[in-house]
Amino acid sequence: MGNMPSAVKHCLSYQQLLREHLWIGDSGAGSLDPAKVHRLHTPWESQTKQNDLFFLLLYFVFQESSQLSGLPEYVKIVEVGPRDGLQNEKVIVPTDIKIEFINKLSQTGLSVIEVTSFVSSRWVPQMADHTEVMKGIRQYPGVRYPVLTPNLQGFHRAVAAGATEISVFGAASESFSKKNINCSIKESMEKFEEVVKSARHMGIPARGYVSCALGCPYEGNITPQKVTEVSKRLYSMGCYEISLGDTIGGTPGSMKRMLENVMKEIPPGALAVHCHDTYGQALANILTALQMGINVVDSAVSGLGGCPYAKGASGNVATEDLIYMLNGLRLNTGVNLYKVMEAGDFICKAVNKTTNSKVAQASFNA
Ligand SMILES: CC(C)(COP(=O)([O-])OP(=O)([O-])OC[C@H]1O[C@@H](n2cnc3c(N)ncnc32)[C@H](O)[C@@H]1OP(=O)([O-])[O-])[C@@H](O)C(=O)NCCC(=O)NCCSC(=O)C[C@@](C)(O)CC(=O)[O-]
Repeated sequence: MGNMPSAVKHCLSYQQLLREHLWIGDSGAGSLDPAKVHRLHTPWESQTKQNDLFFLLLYFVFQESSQLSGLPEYVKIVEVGPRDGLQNEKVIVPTDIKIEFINKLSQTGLSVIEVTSFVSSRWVPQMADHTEVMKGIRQYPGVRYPVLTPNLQGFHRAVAAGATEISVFGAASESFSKKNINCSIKESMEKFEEVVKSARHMGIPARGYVSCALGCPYEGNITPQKVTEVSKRLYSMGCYEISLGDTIGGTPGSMKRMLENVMKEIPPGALAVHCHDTYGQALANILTALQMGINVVDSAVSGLGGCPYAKGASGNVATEDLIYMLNGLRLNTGVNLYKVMEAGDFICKAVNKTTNSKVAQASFNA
């Protein structure tokens, strides 16, 4: 609590902090539904507590707006829960559950939901129902539904299933590339060239991932120069956005060094960050990226996920925790936190898991 003014200190407790922060985001589409929040939180009873809360709010608004600079006004969240979140689940999630999950997410205000992968079912059995999922979801106006396509075979299947946006996924680590997609970085780029060329020909936007941007589970350190080289190649072939994946182990320091290097070649407006939370650094890494001009962030509801070929990597940053932080910073996302928590609750119950989102845990247990 460091340099907190004493006028504020006296009213601050852990519970108050949690409650106060949820309310900070109470503006427009990015806010919680107050009626429903009351179901989650005991209302403040005394006028004194309301006054305390008011000063606490003022304090945090002042703190956050005065101490952080360079932040964007709007942050686009790319929800990867149905794909990255579920791909590592050992028990196959029924297709109708996946479809209902995606339909729920579509009603939260999210503008991008990555729905599935057109990869080999021998490699990732959980994604074997990609065609049924793609065909089964209700596509809401204003929401985009990209899918992963590692090669032309996957691309053609995706298009046949109705996909209108795709992503290719490379890595800055040779070992990871071989483990994940069974080819070297160079070979992968050749395959991606074909995919992106075909996509562009058909007017289908292509996104590019670079895994291991802050380290590799097999090789350890990965240089920022290598990340830049791979990112530049994907960007030059026509990927409109490069999502830099902290597959495992990054920190704000390594995020800063990596981004400084990549931004020499690619404008921040064409970059996104994709942070797993294995070492509890995801939000700090994301905040660092936002301060450096990035305004697209990938996340997975309930903090689900992990790559089957990234040994030891845990889930993505939880969408709920990300929105909570962005609301607190007064950055607009257009996403309703409460509805995201509901979608998270739905999928956690369906896969019999406890949420990894600290915000959902705090809210539902309060
Ligand atoms: C890329 C392949 C297919 C290469 O796999 P391969 O075995 O090298 O492929 P191949 O070209 O030699 O073909 C072998 C067989 O696979 C089939 N095949 C070939 N391509 C496809 C396809 N697209 N869909 C379905 N089947 C396919 C092909 O038809 C053939 O079938 P067979 O004749 O033996 O019956 C395989 O390695 C694979 O599917 N890998 C996917 C791995 C994966 O999905 N990983 C998780 C996503 S990446 C991630 O999570 C990281 C990220 C993006 O989130 C960022 C981060 O966090 O770092």
